[in-house]
Amino acid sequence: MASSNSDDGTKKPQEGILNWASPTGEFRRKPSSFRDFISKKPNARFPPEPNRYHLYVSYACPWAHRTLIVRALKGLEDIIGLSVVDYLMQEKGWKFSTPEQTPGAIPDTVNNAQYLRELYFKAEPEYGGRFTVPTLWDKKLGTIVNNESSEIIRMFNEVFDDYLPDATKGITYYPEHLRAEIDAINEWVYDTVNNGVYKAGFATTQQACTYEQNAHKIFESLDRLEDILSTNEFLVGGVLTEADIRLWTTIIRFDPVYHGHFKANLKSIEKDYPNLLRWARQIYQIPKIADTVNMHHIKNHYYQSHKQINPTGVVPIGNGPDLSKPVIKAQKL
Ligand SMILES: N[C@@H](CCC(=O)N[C@@H](CS)C(=O)NCC(=O)O)C(=O)O
Repeated sequence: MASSNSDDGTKKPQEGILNWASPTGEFRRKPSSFRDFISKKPNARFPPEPNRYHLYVSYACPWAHRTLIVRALKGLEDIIGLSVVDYLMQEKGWKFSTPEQTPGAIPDTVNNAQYLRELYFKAEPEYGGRFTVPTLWDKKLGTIVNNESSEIIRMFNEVFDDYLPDATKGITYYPEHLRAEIDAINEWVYDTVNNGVYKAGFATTQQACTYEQNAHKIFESLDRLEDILSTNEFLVGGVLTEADIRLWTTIIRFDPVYHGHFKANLKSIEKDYPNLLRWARQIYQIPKIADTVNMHHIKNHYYQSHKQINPTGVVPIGNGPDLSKPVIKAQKL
C-alpha cells in the first residue's frame, strides 16, 4: 500500500483502510488488481485442476457471496477449497479466526495466514491496492489468480465441467443465447444497486453525486427490477442466471443492512417489493443456497466494522424478511 512519513518519522498508510470516501465525499470503488483466468487453452498458466485452487471469502461480503453460490450450485466443493474470514474487519483488514473464536470462520490452512493481506504480499511484494475478498488462490504457483467476483463466477461456471458428474456437467448460469441480455442487466444493476448501495452508504456529503442522488437511483432501479419480476420468474430468459445471482446477494442484505446502515430507506424489500421478495425466497429455497447465507456475519460485519458510520457498533435486531416462507407466485407467472 502507498505510504507516507508521518510527523514522528514512522511510515503510515496514505489512505486508511477503513476510510472509503474520496475528499469530495464520493465513494469510488477501485478496480480489482489480479485479473488472470483459469483456462482450458493449451499452455494456459492456470489450467483447471481439482484441488489446485482455493477460494477466500467473507460471508458478509456480497461480492464474495456470488462466488460461494456458484461454487455450491456447480458442485465444486470438493474441487475448490474454501477459507472464510472473520466478519470483523479492522485496521489490518480481513482476519482469519478459528470456528471456536467466530462460528462460521474457516482458517487459512493453505498459507497459514493471520490476515488476508499476507496473501496479497506473497503474490506481489510491492502490492499497493486493497486487500479484498473474494480472492482466488493458486496453490501450485503460490499466487493470486483473480480477485474480481464477476470473473471468478464465470470461471467456476465453465472451466471445471470435465471434473463434474454428468448430472451437473454443462449446467450454465451464463448461457450463450442470453449473454447480451445478462450483460445489459448486469451493467445497470452493478452501478445503481450492487455498488449503488455503497455509493449512498459511504457518501460523506448530502447532495449531488453523493448521498441523495445515489440513494434515489437505487430505488429507481429496484422499481425497474420489480416491474421485470412482475411478469418474469427470473430476470432473464425465465431461468436462473448469473444476473439473478449477482443481484440476489445485494437484495438479501437490503432490509437488514442497507436500509438502515447505508440510509437506503425510501422503501423496503419486505414491505414494498412483493415480486422481488417472491424471487428472493425462490432463490433462497434452491438446494444449497441457504447454506451460503450467514446473517450473523453479514449484520455484524457492516454494523461493527464501519465505525465511521456506526460508532457504537450496536447491531440492530431485525434480520430482514423470512426467506424460508412459502413462495407465492403472482398469477401472471
Ligand atoms: N469488485 C470486487 C469488490 C470486492 C470488494 O470490494 N470486497 C470488499 C468486501 S465486501 C473487501 O474485501 N473490502 C476490503 C477493503 O476494501 O479493504 C469484486 O466484485 O470482487
